[in-house]
Amino acid sequence: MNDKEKRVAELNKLLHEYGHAYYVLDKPIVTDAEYDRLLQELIALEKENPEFIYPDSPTQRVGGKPLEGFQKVTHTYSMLSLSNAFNEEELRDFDRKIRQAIGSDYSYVCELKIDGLAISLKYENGVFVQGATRGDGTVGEDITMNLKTIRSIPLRLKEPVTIEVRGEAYMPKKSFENLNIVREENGEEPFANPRNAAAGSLRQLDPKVAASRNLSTFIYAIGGDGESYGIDSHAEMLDYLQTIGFPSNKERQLCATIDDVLAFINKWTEERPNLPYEIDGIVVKVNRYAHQDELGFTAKSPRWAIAYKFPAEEVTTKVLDIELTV
Ligand SMILES: CC(C)(CNC(=O)c1ccc(Oc2ccccc2)cc1)c1ccc2c(N)nc(N)nc2n1
Repeated sequence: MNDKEKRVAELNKLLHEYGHAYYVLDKPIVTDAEYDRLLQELIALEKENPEFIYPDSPTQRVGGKPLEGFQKVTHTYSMLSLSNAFNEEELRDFDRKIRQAIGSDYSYVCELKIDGLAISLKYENGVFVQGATRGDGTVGEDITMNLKTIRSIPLRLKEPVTIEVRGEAYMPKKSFENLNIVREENGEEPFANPRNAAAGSLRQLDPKVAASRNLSTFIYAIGGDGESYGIDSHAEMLDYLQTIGFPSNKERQLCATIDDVLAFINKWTEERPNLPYEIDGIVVKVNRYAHQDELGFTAKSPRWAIAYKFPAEEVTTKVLDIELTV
């Protein structure tokens, strides 16, 4: 390897590490200025020597020309949906059914339900090769070009594994507010909520637009069963996904009983306004895969998971109160 090639390899390694620390772990190692200086150096070296461009170089995140349209993608494993619970009684029913089926020696994992767009990411030998929307659960749209622009999506994993993962793409609240200020200044229709803004951004045919929207992701499942990775619980799976380079939401918690689940839900019902992103509920999953296998699936969703949904925004009742007090 000549000196230039060595420097390109070194810059790829450094920028991958710095990018992961900043966008995935939310723990920057270098200043933005230092990161940009190194990125500009790599862009210049790649321009002089295109043969040195790595497919997963950070300079390759914002792809080429706009697409004509999106291709269809059939998911290797269908992206299942979650059944819903709207109150404590329905959650206790869910718990009762599980206890009847598998006895009482089980625990739950509770996760925040991010209010974004469900996505599926495919990696071959550790390299990001395809990303798609959920679609109808079986067939989605190929939005690889747009997903590559999301800095929290690793272009190369820390292990050369072939894996398909599921997660949520979302727009942080701050980015949503800033985007709508700009849209209103430009006389454009503001987005109604961050979820619509994220969906609208990922439906763009020009990746440069998606790249400008400051989207992020949390990964919460693998496609298919986890046993094939020698992992026997959902909590361990989330830790594994994190170690190989995926962003995993840190607010997850192991809950031994449904009362602990209810306490977690109460905590996040209070804390929700202070989160930097929107959530529309709490996902509750039986933790051990052996138990998940015993419980199985209905036609469209697992029997071992449920989404507790927060009540719809109370803004309507506030209006009602004002009318009533007049
Ligand atoms: C539980 C699951 C439905 C994902 N799981 C799957 O899609 C899935 C897919 C094949 C599986 O196993 C199979 C293996 C072989 C054949 C069929 C299924 C298991 C789970 C789900 C759905 C939405 C979620 C959400 N919005 N937020 C969080 N935090 N978690 C979520 N989890």
